[in-house]
This record gives sequence, structure tokens and C-alpha cells, in this order.
Amino acid sequence: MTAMRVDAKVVMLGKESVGKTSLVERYVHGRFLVGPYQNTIGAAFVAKALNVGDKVVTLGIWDTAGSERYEAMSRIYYRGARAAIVCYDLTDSSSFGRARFWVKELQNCEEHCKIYLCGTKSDLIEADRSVRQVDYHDVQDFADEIGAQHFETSSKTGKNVDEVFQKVAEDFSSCALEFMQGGSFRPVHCRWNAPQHCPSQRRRSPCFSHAFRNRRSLRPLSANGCWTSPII
Ligand SMILES: Nc1nc2c(ncn2[C@@H]2O[C@H](COP(=O)(O)OP(=O)(O)OP(=O)(O)O)[C@@H](O)[C@H]2O)c(=O)[nH]1
Repeated sequence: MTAMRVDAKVVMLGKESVGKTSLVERYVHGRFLVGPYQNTIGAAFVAKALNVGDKVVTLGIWDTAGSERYEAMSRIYYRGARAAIVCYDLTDSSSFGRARFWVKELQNCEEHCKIYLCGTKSDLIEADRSVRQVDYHDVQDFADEIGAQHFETSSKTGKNVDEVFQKVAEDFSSCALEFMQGGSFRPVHCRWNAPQHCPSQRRRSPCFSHAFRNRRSLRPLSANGCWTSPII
């Protein structure tokens, strides 16, 4: 069977210093960098291909800066993302507050983006339980409420790091397959009627609505002519 290649935009969000860059570094390069903390400026991009069944899924990962100074820029990076890994530090309760902020943003602005809540630095908890500031069950309840996946990870030991990205790729892949097989769809509207006015179209990473409109095989499914995208 030939491998099918699909691509998903993934964005890393979360308070500064929660460990977003370390998570990406561990996943992509299999290493944990020690030394002085260097904050991300703007955002960094890296891509990694992985196998999901008979498919190759290429994840394009945007690692955003957590500093509130760059908040407006982070908004640019989550546009059109199919998955957001929203990170919080298990030893910093304020970072979970910030994670909630990003969840709300995504719910309001990027309804097709699937959310993965990721508690970081679990090795610190394993070394000393008293440093935990974010309760596992509280986050799980929140994850259930918003329909998100929830992981506790350590970039230092590698715990659950591959699992997060594997889950992202699997979800994306099954969703893409469902789309191609004509499975469950729901209407998608873009507020920009003409594709040439849609900012994401001009950036050559079209929003759902216009991406699907550009596929000749697709037809408007409903009487009012609205177009469709897969449910994820
Ligand atoms: N013990 C431990 N430390 C970690 C872990 N992940 C990250 N760190 C440390 O936390 C600090 C911040 O990590 P980064 O990955 O740079 O954090 P970030 O979220 O990308 O930060 P910004 O770029 O400011 O948004 C660094 O000193 C890391 O070494 C982890 O799993 N365990």
C-alpha cells in the first residue's frame, strides 16, 4: 500500500518558561538541553514526519514565545492550526491560569483546532511530590469539560513526550481519512467571502473554508451553499 502524506500545523502555547521549547527539542532531536534558560523570541518552526498506520504525517510545529510581550504574535501562529499543545508547568499554578487563557482564545478564534493540555516537568514532581502546584484531577476535569486530551510530561526524562505528538498525528490522520472517505462533516464559513481577501489564503496556508473550496472534488453540501470540513 502506498504511504499517504498529510501535513498538520501544530502550535505550542503556554506561559514563558513552562518548557515548550524543551518539549519540541526532546521530541524532534531526542535531547534535553541543560544550561541557562533562553527565552524564545517570536516563534520557531520545526517539522517532523512520523508514521501513523500506512500514512506518513508531517507535523509542522510552531513553538511560540510564552512571554506576554509576544502575545499578539502568538495569535498569528495559532491561525489555521489543527492542533494546539497548551503547556503548563506542574510546579507553577499561575502557568495553569495562563493555559486556561489560551484555551479560551482557541475556543473563541480557532474552533477547528484540537487542544492537548500538557503538564510539564513531571520529573520534578517525581523527585519531590511537595513541589506539585497543579492537581492532576483538576486538569483532567477541565480537559473533559473542553474535550481535550491531557498529558503529564517530562522533557528531561522523555516521559510521555512522544505520546503527545503521536496522539496529535493520529487524531489528525483519522480526521483527514474521515474527510477523504466522506465521513462526518460540518459546515465551515470563512468571514472573508472571497479567497483573495482571506489573510490566511494570502499567506499560502489557507483557512479550512478556502482550502476546501479550492479542492475541485468538493461541492457545497447544503442548500445554502456552505462548505464543509471534517469534524475533529
Ligand atoms: N526539570 C525540568 N526542567 C525543564 C523541563 N522542561 C523545561 N525545563 C526547564 O525549564 C526552563 C524553560 O524551558 P523552555 O523550554 O525554554 O521554556 P519555554 O516554555 O520554551 O519558554 P519561553 O521560550 O520563554 O516561552 C529551562 O531552564 C528548561 O531547562 C523538564 O521537563 N524538566
